[in-house]
Amino acid sequence: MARVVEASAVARRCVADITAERAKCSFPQHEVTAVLDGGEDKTQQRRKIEELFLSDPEFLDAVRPEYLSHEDRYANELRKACHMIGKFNNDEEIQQLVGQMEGIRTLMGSGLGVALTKDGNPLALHFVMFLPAIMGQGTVEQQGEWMGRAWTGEIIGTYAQTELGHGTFLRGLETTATYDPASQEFVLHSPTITATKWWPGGLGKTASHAVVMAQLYTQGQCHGPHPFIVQLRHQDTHCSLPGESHAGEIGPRLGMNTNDNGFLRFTHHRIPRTHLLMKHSQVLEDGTYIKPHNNKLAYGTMVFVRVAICFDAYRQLQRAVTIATRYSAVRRQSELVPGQPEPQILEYQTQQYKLLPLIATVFGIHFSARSVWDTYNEVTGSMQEGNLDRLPELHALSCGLKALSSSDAAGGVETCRLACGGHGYLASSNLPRIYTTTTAAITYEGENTVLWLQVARYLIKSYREACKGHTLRQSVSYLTPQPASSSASPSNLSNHALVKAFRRAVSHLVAEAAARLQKGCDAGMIFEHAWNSCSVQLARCAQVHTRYFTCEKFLSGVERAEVSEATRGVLTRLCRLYLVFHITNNQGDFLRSGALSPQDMSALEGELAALLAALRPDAVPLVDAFDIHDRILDSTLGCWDGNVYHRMVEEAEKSPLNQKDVPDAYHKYLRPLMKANL
Ligand SMILES: CC(C)(COP(=O)(O)OP(=O)(O)OC[C@H]1O[C@@H](n2cnc3c(N)ncnc32)[C@H](O)[C@@H]1OP(=O)(O)O)[C@@H](O)C(=O)NCCC(=O)NCCSC(=O)CCCC(=O)O
Ligand SMILES: Cc1cc2nc3c(=O)[nH]c(=O)nc-3n(C[C@H](O)[C@H](O)[C@H](O)COP(=O)(O)OP(=O)(O)OC[C@H]3O[C@@H](n4cnc5c(N)ncnc54)[C@H](O)[C@@H]3O)c2cc1C
Repeated sequence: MARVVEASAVARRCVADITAERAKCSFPQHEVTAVLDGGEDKTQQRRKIEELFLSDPEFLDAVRPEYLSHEDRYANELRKACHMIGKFNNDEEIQQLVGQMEGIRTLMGSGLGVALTKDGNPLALHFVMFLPAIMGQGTVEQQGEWMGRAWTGEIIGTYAQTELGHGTFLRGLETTATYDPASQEFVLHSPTITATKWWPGGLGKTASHAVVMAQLYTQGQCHGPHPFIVQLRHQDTHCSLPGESHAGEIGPRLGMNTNDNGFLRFTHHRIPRTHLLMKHSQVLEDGTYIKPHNNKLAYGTMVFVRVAICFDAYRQLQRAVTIATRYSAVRRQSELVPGQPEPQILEYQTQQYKLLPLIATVFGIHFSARSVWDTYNEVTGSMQEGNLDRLPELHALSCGLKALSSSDAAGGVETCRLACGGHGYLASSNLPRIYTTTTAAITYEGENTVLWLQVARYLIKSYREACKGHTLRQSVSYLTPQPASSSASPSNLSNHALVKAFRRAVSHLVAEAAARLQKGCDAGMIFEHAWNSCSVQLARCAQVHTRYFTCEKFLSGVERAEVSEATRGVLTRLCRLYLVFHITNNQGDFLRSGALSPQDMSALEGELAALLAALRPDAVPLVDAFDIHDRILDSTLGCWDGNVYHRMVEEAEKSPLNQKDVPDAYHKYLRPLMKANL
């Protein structure tokens, strides 16, 4: 009885701590929620959808996935994923709310979708890549043939590109698709062990079909990687098609273990000619190859997914920083002043420095991802009319923001875990799962270093064009060499002056890298070796350029937001923190370029401390404004009511090991050891 009384006193204290935080809020929270959702109507719509799904008992888990076997975990997530699609297909209210076709994909990738299928969704690749690949790479007739069946779930697909031997280097793929004009078929073949497709999500046991990227051979010539639709499993029995293709799962991974990432090998597997997705390039019946307008159009599906990943990164970071911030308001530890009560750990400036810049990062990614998404729509719109001019810019932007958002989010989630001390290491905090999901995005869809180097390639090319007097695209127009008079230090440190300082720092870095590259070439190195010898510096140019892009979008997003002055106030403080945090962390770039002086740096460091103190009272209100349902957070540490310790104990009691006082393993192993000498 005494224990219960004491426990409820602890609960009351936790709840009181978090309630007191909410009283400090300086802004109308619904406005921030609406900014992030894209409007108050969108907030209402999202909440309604969440309610419809979360109130459905089918989405409840009988036990934590961690306690299930590998196979049962897969079955459990597949059950929920299929129920999700079934619910969408059969419920008109949900269809209207979620929006037609486009909606289910958004739903699966949303915070809700991620929370319903906890450890990876076996159907994710079907929606995230298989359907977009058919839409982006198929002719109208091909879309007619495959899309309807794919939307209803009659066929389930994946995107099989990566092989055991090659993921990054697409031109190195070994799977061949050789056209046979006699039968009007392509023959798919995996000539070596390293040609085995390896990694595609859902390929192991779920997918009946795949878009397979293979080297297209016709009339004795190789035309590079192209997408083909391949049936992998029998339409009625779901059995592998005997002999010609062999698929399976690749085994346990760091996370996302219910995505059944798979392998696939072909032995002279024949598919009809019309299964080559022919929107951009065609093979005629006699084997004649018709070239695309741009030979990188076959990579289009990846451009779309890279943009989508920025939104995933944003949602995962939002969840993690909500958990860590709420926990930091409830957790009390150590003494700030000897003899005084233990403070909330959020009182420590170092803790604020861990969390507040991450709250700001959520907004930074939000505004820049929205901007890249708009560019994606504009560029793909003009591509429909045959204008490919802006494709390189879109490629560079999508690579840069995918790399920046995934590395910021993964680093941020890890910081959140550390900010929760030991308890952040518990599965029930949900931080380990959020981390393993988020860090995967650094690797998939283009490994980040490789993507940074693609951005650098665009920067150097643009810089060289600017030096020749050519006009540059908007996102890199600042690389145009400026007259010496415009290079004085800023007269003030306004937000706009800091963004300008970023521009100058990147221009300087790019000019230096370009000069070093040229020096290598002048010394007789072939361009590629000179490039490799500068690539650490080149990757750095890409990172700082993309950071500049996020700073600019953050600032313009805050300035343009239709909100009250109180909301603009807190958003401006966050934007300021974002700028000051990144500048003070990368002082060398700003000092070397003369964009800022050592005195400016001292002033900004002083301001950093003041910003942390100014934002501290709004920390919990800000994460509350992310408006994430407790079931979507799925964390003992991050729950809305702050009742942390009770939930942790309750979760621990559920461990299968706690169902018996003495486990069977004691009798089998421990007892013989302990009694050996008796
Ligand atoms: C690194 C590159 C880009 C290199 O390609 P390359 O053919 O060797 O090109 P290069 O000779 O270096 O020339 C580069 C040139 O190609 C252009 N380019 C490259 N990619 C694109 C594109 N997507 N759109 C438009 N243009 C593109 C670049 O702008 C360069 O143009 P330039 O020569 O400078 O004019 C490519 O190999 C690549 O994209 N690799 C990454 C592989 C990847 O992303 N795989 C994803 C597999 S699917 C997956 O992971 C799904 C996970 C999803 C989930 O689980 O949710
Ligand atoms: C969880 C998960 C899900 C995935 N899902 C899919 C899927 O559905 N479909 C699919 O087709 N694939 C999928 N993949 C594969 C993924 O796209 C590749 O793993 C990724 O593109 C990286 O390629 P890689 O594994 O060959 O790495 P590598 O290229 O071998 O990278 C290893 C190291 O080499 C470096 N490196 C390589 N090339 C260069 C270069 N040119 N310059 C400088 N450094 C370089 C990299 O930076 C890295 O440090 C998935 C992967 C994961 C982890």
